[in-house]
Amino acid sequence: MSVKPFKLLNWLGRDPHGIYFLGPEGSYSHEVASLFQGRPVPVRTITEAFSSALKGGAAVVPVENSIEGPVNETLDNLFQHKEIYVNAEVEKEIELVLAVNPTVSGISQVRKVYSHPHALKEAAGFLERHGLKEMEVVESTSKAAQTASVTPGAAALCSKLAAELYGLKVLTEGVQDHVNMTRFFLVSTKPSYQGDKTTILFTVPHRPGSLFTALKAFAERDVNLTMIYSRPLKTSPWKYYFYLELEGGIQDPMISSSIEEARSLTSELWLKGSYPKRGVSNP
Ligand SMILES: O=C(O)C(=O)C[C@]1(C(=O)O)C=C[C@@H](O)C=C1
Repeated sequence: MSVKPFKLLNWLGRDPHGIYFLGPEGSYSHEVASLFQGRPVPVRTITEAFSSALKGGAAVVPVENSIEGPVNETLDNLFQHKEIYVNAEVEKEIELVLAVNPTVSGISQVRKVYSHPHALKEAAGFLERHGLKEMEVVESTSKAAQTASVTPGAAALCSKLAAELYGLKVLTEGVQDHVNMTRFFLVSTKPSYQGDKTTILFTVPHRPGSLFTALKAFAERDVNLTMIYSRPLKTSPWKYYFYLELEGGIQDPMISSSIEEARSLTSELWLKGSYPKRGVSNP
């Protein structure tokens, strides 16, 4: 049996619900879910991964890509489900391949390319250079591989692993336009307060300087912010919540005091947890 790098989260291995991931088998989310102790369980969407984890177990979800930016569905689910916390972060190198249905013998014969919207953006330059204009968005890169395997003339942008799993022929490896990294979270209903990074969500009053005032709590203590995004509240037009990640864990008094001060300066603030950060590259 292979050694699981996150075996310290050993409650996962005993949880009968398993670890939900964006399926089918062979997605990048699946590769990350396999790093944890516990049984990986495929679901159709990121939102379904969250709603499954609400009932027990955990979910592995993509949160940000270095080329395409944040995964809005993940940020919005973290905001919607206040009882879901971040337990771990995994940064993974994403190596995309162009893999084809066995009926295709060369790139000029490809009629349509299937993939996840993020992956299509991550290899946009490659697709353009090869005149691959016909594209179809599907739920994940592994779904793309599965679809291409039963569609003559089709190709998928997916991992080498997914190409093998669904019997596709790899035409070109490393088709991403730049160094391509995606960060994933392991989330569950179990709060976690130890680690190298912390995620918070907050809203601020709609008046000049309110975001600036909230962020001063971090600047004054030299706390390094690593990601900040605003997303629509949806329930109220042109109002937003802020998603923020910072370096350091809540076990550090400097971090906890900056968050407590920010709490007093915002309308509402939710601590989504402190968690360990880990990097993995392709085998
Ligand atoms: O489709 C997959 O394989 C996923 O795990 C999703 C996802 C993403 O949402 O960013 C993960 C990594 C890649 O960046 C492309 C797609």
